[in-house]
Amino acid sequence: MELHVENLSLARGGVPVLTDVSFVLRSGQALILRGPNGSGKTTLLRTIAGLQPALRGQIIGAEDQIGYAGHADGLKAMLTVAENLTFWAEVFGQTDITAALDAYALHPLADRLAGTLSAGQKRRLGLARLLVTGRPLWVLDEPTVSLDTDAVGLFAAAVERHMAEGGAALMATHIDLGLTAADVLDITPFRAVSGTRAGASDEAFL
Ligand SMILES: Nc1ncnc2c1ncn2[C@@H]1O[C@H](COP(=O)(O)OP(=O)(O)OP(=O)(O)O)[C@@H](O)[C@H]1O
Repeated sequence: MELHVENLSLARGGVPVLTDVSFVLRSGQALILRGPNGSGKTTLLRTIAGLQPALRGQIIGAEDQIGYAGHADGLKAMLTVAENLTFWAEVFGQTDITAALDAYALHPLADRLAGTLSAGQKRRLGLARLLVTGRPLWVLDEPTVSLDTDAVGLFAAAVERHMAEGGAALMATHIDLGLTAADVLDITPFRAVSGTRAGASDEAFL
């Protein structure tokens, strides 16, 4: 697995956000995006995950490689925890959900409807979903939001295992996860100068 981001320029709501971002992410590596609120971390992750187009530049090596976990949990409220994982496993041609349940201590919640989980429990399930995708490149936007200290530890351990197995992770996070092979990319120098023009929203519902 090797992701090449080359001279990527991005906009949100029609307003330029980042200009000429370049980096390479390889198997066994984690790259943590840093930058102030509104600097473009989510926009960059969404673009790499294929959720929005870039203005310019290239993304090489992302196709069929990415498991994405964004701000929205994307869970099916009327399915149980186990059913949610099974559903996603089938979508990605996998069968075993045991490792995902193990990694996020979800066995006691396996038969609970996802819609009845707490925010942190939903987040654990959302992150566990990555493990049933079989995808090598995890793209994660603020993955630790709502997680307690123990769950942050479970997440960090899951990322470490994923990297040890040849996976990679690209994530925006404000907290230090203590990962052994993590690099940091500060996106501040790539911020576009867009003046004061108000942009339109690019979402149907805000
Ligand atoms: N749906 C949207 N429509 C229009 N503009 C948006 C939308 N979402 C974000 N923006 C704007 O795009 C710019 C980049 O936002 P983005 O969410 O990528 O930043 P971020 O670095 O992830 O911020 P944070 O640390 O607060 O999560 C900001 O100026 C933001 O106000």
